[in-house]
Amino acid sequence: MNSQINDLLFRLLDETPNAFGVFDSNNQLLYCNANMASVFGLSRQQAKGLTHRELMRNAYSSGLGVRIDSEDFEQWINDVESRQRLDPVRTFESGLMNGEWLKITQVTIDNHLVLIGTNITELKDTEARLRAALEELSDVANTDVLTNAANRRHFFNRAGEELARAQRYQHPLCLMLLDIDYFKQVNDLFGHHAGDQVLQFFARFYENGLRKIDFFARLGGEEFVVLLPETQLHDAMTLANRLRKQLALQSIYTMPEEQKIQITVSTGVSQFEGSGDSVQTLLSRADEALYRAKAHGRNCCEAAAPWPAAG
Ligand SMILES: Nc1nc2c(ncn2[C@@H]2O[C@H](COP(=O)(O)OP(=O)(O)OP(=O)(O)O)[C@@H](O)[C@H]2O)c(=O)[nH]1
Repeated sequence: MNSQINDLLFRLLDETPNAFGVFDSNNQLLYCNANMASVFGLSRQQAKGLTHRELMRNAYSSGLGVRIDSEDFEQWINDVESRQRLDPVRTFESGLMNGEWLKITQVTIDNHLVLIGTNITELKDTEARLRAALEELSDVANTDVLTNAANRRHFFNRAGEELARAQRYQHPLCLMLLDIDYFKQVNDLFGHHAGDQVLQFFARFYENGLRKIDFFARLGGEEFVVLLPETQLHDAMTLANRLRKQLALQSIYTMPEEQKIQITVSTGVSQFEGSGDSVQTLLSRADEALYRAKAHGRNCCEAAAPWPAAG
């Protein structure tokens, strides 16, 4: 009866998709199923009687088995084996050299070490696909569809972070609010499709003219914003004027009509004034300066008054 059950159990272990092995108190392999032997790149007959270390070394030198995070195999195996029997049950995930993943459970019973490896490659692949999809979703949620620039939502998240950093380290931070002049006329004269291409050109033009640490976003319509970390108001104004003048010299040719369009921009610039200032107050001071720029005839830059307003 007992031997019949033993027989059934061994046959069952050979049928299971899991890898299964038993080592004695000297870490010598007493039994393994075919799946466990194949992890080490051996047949069952070849594997039997070898120690855990010999099996691992054999796999390592044939470029098989688990991926190890060390240049020094002997030191790595010493480290692994010193922890192997510390707890009665240990579970961890291991990547294999062939790209597969195993969840390994080590159980110590009566000085014997039982290893059970469950193939979790599909789970890992699904996990990676899910992570990539989430990243893509986050990109979509943060990107303006027309211009590919960061959108309003992304701007507010980033502005909050930059403001906190400026506050904590007492670093300068400026904000540039940009509004294309007479944009309605572009749509009216050349059509909405041409207007869209002008917005795309404008976004590319500013993104190319800024530093890597600056942050450009489309707030909506023909209104854009730039965060300028580590920048004093005077330098932000110099930059704003340089880009404004360069933009006025550009000719935008629409497709497929090849109509030539020229645009100008009005800019309001505010700077972070310390505690009590917020994204909203920075924006509204830049907006007030932008309003003055428009009132002064457009195609110009105005700096916001200090905050709290003097007097
Ligand atoms: N083509 C296109 N037009 C847009 C888009 N979003 C907003 N607009 C247009 O942008 C125009 C903005 O017009 P206004 O707010 O009157 O401003 P403006 O003509 O630029 O005048 P000023 O700002 O005062 O110089 C409107 O005609 C909107 O329809 C867009 O995604 N594509």
